[in-house]
Amino acid sequence: MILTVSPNTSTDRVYVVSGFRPGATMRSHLSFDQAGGSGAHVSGVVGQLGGESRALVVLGGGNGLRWRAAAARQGIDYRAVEIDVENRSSVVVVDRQLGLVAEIVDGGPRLGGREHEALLELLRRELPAASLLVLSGSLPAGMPQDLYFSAIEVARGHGVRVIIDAHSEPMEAALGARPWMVKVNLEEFGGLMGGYPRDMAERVGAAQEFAARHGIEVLLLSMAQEGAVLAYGGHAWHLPVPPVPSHLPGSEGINPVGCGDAMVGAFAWAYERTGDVLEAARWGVAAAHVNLAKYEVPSCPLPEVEAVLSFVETRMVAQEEKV
Ligand SMILES: Nc1ncnc2c1ncn2[C@@H]1O[C@H](COP(=O)(O)OP(=O)(O)OP(=O)(O)O)[C@@H](O)[C@H]1O
Ligand SMILES: O=P(O)(O)OC[C@@]1(O)O[C@H](CO)[C@@H](O)[C@@H]1O
Repeated sequence: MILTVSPNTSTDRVYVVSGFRPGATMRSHLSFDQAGGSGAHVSGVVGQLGGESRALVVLGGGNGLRWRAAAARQGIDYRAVEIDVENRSSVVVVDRQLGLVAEIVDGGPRLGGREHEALLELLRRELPAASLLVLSGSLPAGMPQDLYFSAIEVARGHGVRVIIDAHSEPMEAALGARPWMVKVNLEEFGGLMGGYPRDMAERVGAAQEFAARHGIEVLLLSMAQEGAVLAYGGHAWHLPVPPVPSHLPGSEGINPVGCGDAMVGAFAWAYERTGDVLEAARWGVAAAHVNLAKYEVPSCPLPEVEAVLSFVETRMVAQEEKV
């Protein structure tokens, strides 16, 4: 079972419009809630691919009720820490012709040590049944920023590998506990490195150097339309975006929201089944590609991801660790 944690759980409201114009009044064709927070998305992906997952979330108020309804509709299994204020609610606007127009990410409630302890306690209860732990997204303001560091230590005590996809202070703190795998996007990676690697050669070198410096076994650097770099076992690969349109039949536009979560979810699911890191990275790229073409996040039906998988190439770009 793949366990995920979303400390800053978000009830995401999606509006689908046509012909978005700033300053105009527009009517949406379609609007719906989805069970957000990156970890919840990851759990959703694992479930869509046929795996077992449970999301640990933080819920409160009317937004919490809407999140629960969305999770039930999306088939996401979860356990919640209850709070007496609203969990956050973000807004996603997708234009039918343009693709994603905007995502307004809510900061969320101010929480503290009580919720931090409650989440770690919930984690201790759930870890015995887990094969992998995924820690994703921001932490609510006020919560100790070392939550992910502590979670990795707790997971290590249970012999459970950790994948982390976070940014800023929580990610920096977590690196000290040596997570098994780190997934970062280019912007986050630039922030952690204190500078942005410009071309593929620099990115590969930086990814390998970063993994070696922090004792990380697997580093997956996602680069939007440029695909991903995987650094693992002293080698590195580039996995370009598959040369098939993400506008497959049934496509609804371009919506990059949650593509990183689709990548992490499919990676975790495939790694749990095969124990093969390179193969898991291929599944990750395929799932992100499928998700890109849908309004609803996550959207990774197994037959569609399998169809794209055969187009995902792995190109070895470095054979020696550059340290
Ligand atoms: N515009 C795009 N065109 C093609 N592929 C894309 C695009 N955006 C995302 N992808 C695919 O999704 C993967 C993850 O995207 P990205 O690097 O933006 O991650 P992310 O910032 O973590 O995403 P998010 O935070 O929205 O979940 C990419 O490696 C790529 O395979
Ligand atoms: O503020 P965070 O936690 O970094 O991410 C915010 C967020 O955009 O991430 C998810 C998409 O990945 C959404 O559910 C949510 O609104």
